[in-house]
Amino acid sequence: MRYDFHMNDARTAPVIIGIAGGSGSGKTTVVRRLTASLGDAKVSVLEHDRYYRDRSDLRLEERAALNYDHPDSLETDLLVQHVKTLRSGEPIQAPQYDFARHNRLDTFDTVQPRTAIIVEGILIFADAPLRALMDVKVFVDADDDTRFIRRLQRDITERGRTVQSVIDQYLGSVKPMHLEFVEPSKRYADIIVPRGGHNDVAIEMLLTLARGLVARG
Ligand SMILES: Nc1ncnc2c1ncn2[C@@H]1O[C@H](COP(=O)(O)OP(=O)(O)O)[C@@H](O)[C@H]1O
Ligand SMILES: Nc1ccn([C@@H]2O[C@H](COP(=O)(O)O)[C@@H](O)[C@H]2O)c(=O)n1
Repeated sequence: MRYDFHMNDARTAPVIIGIAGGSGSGKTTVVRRLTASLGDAKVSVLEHDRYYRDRSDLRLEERAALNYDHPDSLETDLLVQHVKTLRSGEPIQAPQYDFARHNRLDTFDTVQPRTAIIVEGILIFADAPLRALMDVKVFVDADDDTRFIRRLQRDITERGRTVQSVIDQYLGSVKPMHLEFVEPSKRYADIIVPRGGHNDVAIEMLLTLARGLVARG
């Protein structure tokens, strides 16, 4: 089978795979399965979450009250530049982000250029220049109540939140921004994975596609 997308047959550049979907939809789970299937040595992952803007100008309480689900909360230009750098075969210094403090850390992770570059995040299809870099666009879908329950559990155990703060943030910004920006961006997907990260049939098809693309790299 031949996959054309918008790339050249004589590909030397890495294949760039975008994994989008609402918060708690199962994106990280899909990325883990892709990485396990292709092999760590062949895959670099860039999370859009790393690129939340540095807001050291604000106090912690002020930062906690910001809307983190609007595209302007992220430094997407820098992510675009980093994807281009990786595509050209050079490593990048990816920012690290602290969800408990709502701010960038002073430290970075070196990300190496590899055969496949996975870009993951809720808003990666909402940005045209970023979208244009992707060879394959996957949207991981899940019911809103399922996503909310997963987020509640995760934000309390991993991101230092209270039940009330998760509810307030969900109703105040996560849900309205999801409806305004994330859900409409699904139209750009090449593949939609229903029922989140544990949909074995859909994920197996995605893994077969990805292995084929990487083998040609
Ligand atoms: N289909 C599923 N059924 C049950 N739990 C799931 C499913 N997909 C993901 N999860 C769990 O839900 C949580 C959120 O998934 P994750 O992949 O981190 O979402 P995202 O990266 O989109 O926010 C994780 O604890 C994960 O193990
Ligand atoms: N300081 C921050 C920054 C982001 N968030 C939330 O993270 C969500 C995206 O991450 P997923 O792993 O869930 O895709 C997004 O919905 C932001 O609300 C935050 O809570 N605090």
